[in-house]
Amino acid sequence: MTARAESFVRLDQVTRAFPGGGGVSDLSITIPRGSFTVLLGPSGCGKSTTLRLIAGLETPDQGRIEIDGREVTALAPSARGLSVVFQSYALFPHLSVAENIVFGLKVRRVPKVERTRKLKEALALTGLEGLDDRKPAELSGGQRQRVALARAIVADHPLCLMDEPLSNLDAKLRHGVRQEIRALQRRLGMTVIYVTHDQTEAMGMADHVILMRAGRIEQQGAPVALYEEPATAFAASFIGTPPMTLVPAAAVSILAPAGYVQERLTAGVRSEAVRLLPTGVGPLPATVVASEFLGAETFVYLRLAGGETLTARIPGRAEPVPGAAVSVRWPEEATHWFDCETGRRIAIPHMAEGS
Ligand SMILES: Nc1ncnc2c1ncn2[C@@H]1O[C@H](COP(=O)(O)OP(=O)(O)OP(=O)(O)O)[C@@H](O)[C@H]1O
Repeated sequence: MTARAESFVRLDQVTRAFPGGGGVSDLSITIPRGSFTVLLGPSGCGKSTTLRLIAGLETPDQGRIEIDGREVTALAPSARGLSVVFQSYALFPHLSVAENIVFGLKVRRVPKVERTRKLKEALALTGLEGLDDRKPAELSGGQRQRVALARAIVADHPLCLMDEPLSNLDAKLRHGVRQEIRALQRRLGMTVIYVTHDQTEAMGMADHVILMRAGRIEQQGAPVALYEEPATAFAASFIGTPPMTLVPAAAVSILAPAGYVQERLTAGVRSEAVRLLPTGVGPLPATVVASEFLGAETFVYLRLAGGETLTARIPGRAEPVPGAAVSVRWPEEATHWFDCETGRRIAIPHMAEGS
């Protein structure tokens, strides 16, 4: 691995506004060659618009887009050297698996011998051998998705854009196909830009996550950076299962830092940092609302004295009774602080041990 990966896709201050509102504003993104980048965010935040701008299916009002060192801002999609995998798969129902996969190659007049070789390779890579004569209607959702992937693979483009490619699959299948896509991307050295609103998918697949909100970038970085150091309260509450608990600083005033106006702070804590203790032992009294046993761990839903809710994630089994009085504690350094108004993270130096 090189210390500094080469930039492959670059968006420089790209804006696309739609007449009825929406779109994206002032996006600056650098995507390294061979990386797996996920565009993540809630519905309507501009993920698909960003992907469509890179694909050339939308034109920016302002800004510049580069792929592989070449400006493509005004180029047609076909001239950008990329493939796109959509949520709908976009397969031709009357064509067989094999015909669907090589359709683009035929249009480009790639010779038959070459087409056959690439088809064989793509069928093997996607585990579709033996299904080449079937029609899309005779395949499962997961298999259809693999045909769409195989079609992207035979195109041999170094950049592949994927828009919610797994959203039509059930949870179990999604997990398997997720791993397959990632393994394939690594093996082929492709640069992938992948859109999802599912933060688990993003965290599990991405080298780099771009979290979007209302047409802008909220935070970008490695999954671990977004998890451990969310830049805003929004990022904190969007990422993690369960997401970070956020409460007004006054609810945990015993932990609040000196020298700050408490009313202006929001406190956040990840559920795995919360320790559940007998009543009176921890600094914060709480009541058990419910618990959820998940096998390896138990989520315990709690209510603090002021009515705020908090989740504790306890390894293995925990059997607190709903309604039971308990107390909670978490390490001082596990508290994240955010400005109430701007939502931005505030770096607060930790107090010395024991003070
Ligand atoms: N062609 C269009 N014309 C008008 N408005 C549009 C158009 N495309 C997108 N928008 C608006 O721009 C905003 C962003 O849409 P976009 O599809 O990029 O969001 P998204 O994050 O991909 O959402 P989802 O996860 O629901 O697909 C939305 O408010 C949407 O209504």
